[in-house]
Amino acid sequence: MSYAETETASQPACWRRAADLAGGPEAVALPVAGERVAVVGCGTSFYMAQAYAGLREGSGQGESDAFAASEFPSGRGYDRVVALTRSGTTTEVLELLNRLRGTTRTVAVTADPRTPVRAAADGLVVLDFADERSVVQTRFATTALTLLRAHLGLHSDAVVADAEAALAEPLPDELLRSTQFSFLGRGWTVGLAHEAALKMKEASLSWTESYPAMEYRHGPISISTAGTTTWMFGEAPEGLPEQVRATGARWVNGSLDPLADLVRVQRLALARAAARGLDPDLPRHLSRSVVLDGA
Ligand SMILES: N[C@@H]1[C@@H](O)[C@H](O)[C@@H](COP(=O)(O)O)O[C@@H]1O
Repeated sequence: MSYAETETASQPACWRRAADLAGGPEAVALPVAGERVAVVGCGTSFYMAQAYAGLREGSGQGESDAFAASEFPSGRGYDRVVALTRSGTTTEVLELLNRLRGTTRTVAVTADPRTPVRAAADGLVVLDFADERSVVQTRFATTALTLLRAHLGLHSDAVVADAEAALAEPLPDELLRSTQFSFLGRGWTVGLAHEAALKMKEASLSWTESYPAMEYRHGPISISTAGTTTWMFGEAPEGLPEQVRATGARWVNGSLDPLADLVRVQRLALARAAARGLDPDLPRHLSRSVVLDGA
């Protein structure tokens, strides 16, 4: 079994631990209600940042923006910046945290506190039990999001049960054979849609795209055809399933919690990698974290 498969399968246990931490002293550096917050990361961590910002803003706990760490706008007055970084070594994240020192409170959520992020951030939340051997992130990302979701009071045991169901259910053959995937989300699930698309690319070299669901009708639907799959995270906009099915594409809209639905995509990505003879632990052109020369 690959590391990626083992790590994917361990998510329910990791989510339980993260939810327990959310109310404890480990989480004390996380934002409090009413603060204006920016959430940053790179790659998978950026997409989890988008999901967290969407959840926080949507629940009325304060203005929340998400940025790729390289695109953080200068001159904005945030009360706190939350950085997500599994490795604690990603150059853009460290550069940003160092730049904000002394002007903005920062906190990093990481799997490895022995890395430069410890010195760069004011506060640290350590999820070492969710660290991974894989290049492709699965359980660190979803565990970090579960911690943040629980800290907002938006996690329940039902989410973990849904993840267990997602790990147990058979994967339909049509999904293994699909030629192209479009992942859609609304609000916080837009980040999940982007992460689903990235996972399928990284692990299985599948052709994928992702959009806010209401944007799909504004052009992207033109490539929808028989053999393609459109996968919606969460509640679909009215009329969109019918419109997509009319193109001949397969419409997928699970009934599980959207974060558990992401576990289905992770499994699908690993199964498609296996079917293509790819090793998901050795993805093409990728490294575990990107550390730029001279940084
Ligand atoms: N290939 C990895 C990605 O899988 C990862 O999501 C990203 C962020 O890494 P980290 O969360 O360690 O900052 O770095 C690299 O690009």
